[in-house]
Amino acid sequence: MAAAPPDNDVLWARGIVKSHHGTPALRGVSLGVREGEVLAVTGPRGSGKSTLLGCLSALLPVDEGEVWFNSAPVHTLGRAGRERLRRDRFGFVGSEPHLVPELTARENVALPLLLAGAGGKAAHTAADEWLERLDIGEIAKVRPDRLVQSQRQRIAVARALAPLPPVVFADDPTAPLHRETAEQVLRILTSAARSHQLTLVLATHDPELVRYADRAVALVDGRLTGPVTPVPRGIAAPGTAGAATVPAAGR
Ligand SMILES: Nc1ncnc2c1ncn2[C@@H]1O[C@H](COP(=O)(O)OP(=O)(O)OP(=O)(O)O)[C@@H](O)[C@H]1O
Repeated sequence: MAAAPPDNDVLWARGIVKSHHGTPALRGVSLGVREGEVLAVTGPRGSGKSTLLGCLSALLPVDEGEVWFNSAPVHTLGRAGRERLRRDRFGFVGSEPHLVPELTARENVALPLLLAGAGGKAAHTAADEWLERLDIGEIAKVRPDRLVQSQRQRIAVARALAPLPPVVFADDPTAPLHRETAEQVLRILTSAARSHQLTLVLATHDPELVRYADRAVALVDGRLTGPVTPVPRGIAAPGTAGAATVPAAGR
């Protein structure tokens, strides 16, 4: 009989195979993501990180294999079911912020809360709090085209976290940022996820950023290669005390 997903895995995947128009991107990936952990998925460009996040987050249907969220199957859902799951349960940060240009920073962050049914005052108050937490409270009334990339990316992080989704997927969220800003954004993203007990799945091609995660796995040519040891640097990232010995990736 097929194995059931472990209770403490918020996401669980077995044997995912996925191609894009005949190009294999994932060649049999099995992975569990524990509730409340920050999991880094690392690997070189083209190794399948975005595709894996897409399959885990119900953006992409798998060709073969299984994906489960909170012990419910995702791989059997149709397009509408996957869209509902993404809208109601998952948050996303990409490498480009994709903000609504006509809206201010505050309105961009409030938008998902309003769409989820929050009242205007509550949504805007929450948006202001998240912008403060991300150290950009002063630009709440400014539109994205007047802001620099790092400010826009912080707005995108605030927008993803504000509805407090159980799982946040971040696909190379620091790719367009300079090193120092990248580290700041990642520090804020991971510490906000930890303080609200959100699960964070973070794809990054930068092995140095793996030290912000509780656990890391590596993809090469669409296959998990096993645990990753974070590159040591002078400063320890918050909450990564045990990260030097990351547990095994696949199960
Ligand atoms: N929409 C697509 N159409 C065709 N091939 C694709 C598509 N998306 C991804 N691929 C291919 O699938 C493979 C995995 O790509 P993917 O984007 O998942 O890797 P990645 O590790 O996220 O790369 P990057 O770090 O550059 O974003 C690559 O060979 C890529 O060229």
